[in-house]
Amino acid sequence: MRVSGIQLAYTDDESVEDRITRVCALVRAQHDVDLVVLPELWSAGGFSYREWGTRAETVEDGPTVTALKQAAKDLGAYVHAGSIIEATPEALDRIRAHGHDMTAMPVLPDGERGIWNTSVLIDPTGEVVATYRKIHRFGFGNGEPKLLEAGEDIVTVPIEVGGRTVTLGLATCYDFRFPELFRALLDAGTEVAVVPAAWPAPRVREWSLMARARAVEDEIAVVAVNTAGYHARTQMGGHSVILDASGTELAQAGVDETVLTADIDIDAIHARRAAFPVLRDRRL
Ligand SMILES: NC(=O)CCC(=O)C(=O)O
Repeated sequence: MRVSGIQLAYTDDESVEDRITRVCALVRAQHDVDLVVLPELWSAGGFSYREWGTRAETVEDGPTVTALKQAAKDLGAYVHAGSIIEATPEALDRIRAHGHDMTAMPVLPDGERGIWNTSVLIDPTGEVVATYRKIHRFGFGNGEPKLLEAGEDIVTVPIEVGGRTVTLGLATCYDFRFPELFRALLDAGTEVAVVPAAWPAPRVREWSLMARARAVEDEIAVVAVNTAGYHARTQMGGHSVILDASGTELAQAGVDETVLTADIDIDAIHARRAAFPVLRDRRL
């Protein structure tokens, strides 16, 4: 399975409309790939909390997913859209009622907000085939936990690549710090974990460590696509990486905007599990 990760750099100066146009051109330029992966919240801004209110959208007809559906269809490949600030129509009304400033909204109980950090997988015909609402929200009481609802569901999705079915497991950024999620994704059949991110530079060493740890401990391939650039007064860490099931780098990026591409051998994942059957020794 050939995968391209677009480690996108952006700044506060770029309009969302211009960024969507730029990203769709990058997606369309990824010829001869099976899957293209974008970073977390690349259109809304990973740390642009004050702008999230004007950039919240529905999966069904928001600008980000609508544009990427067409790009996926034009390319004829799966596109993991990274993630969006997903809001129900009712939540959008609430946001409007507060002048599009989510930070000015009363903090509703967790189960009632209707706003999530949602990743979206689009198939080669341009149809949404899976969504994953980020389970672990980053911010220690501010940012995501204050503004967004936590996802509840573990999501795996079978995709058809080269005449075979490959099972993707979906996670997002901060989720990397919770190995139990990846063990649950493994138990649900995951062969390749796809992890979009907006991970800042000061902690990028931990990002790199955990991407490799999840690949090694669960014997899964990992496609970890981070953000680059500087926005919302946050320097982003880059260092996206595509790993095989032994944690070996198939492709890796530095700190700049980069497209990294690799061929993931799905048979090699199962060969690794047979040759080094550590998972059979699980006792808990
Ligand atoms: N967007 C994120 O989830 C950031 C996570 C992060 O910076 C960390 O875990 O450290």
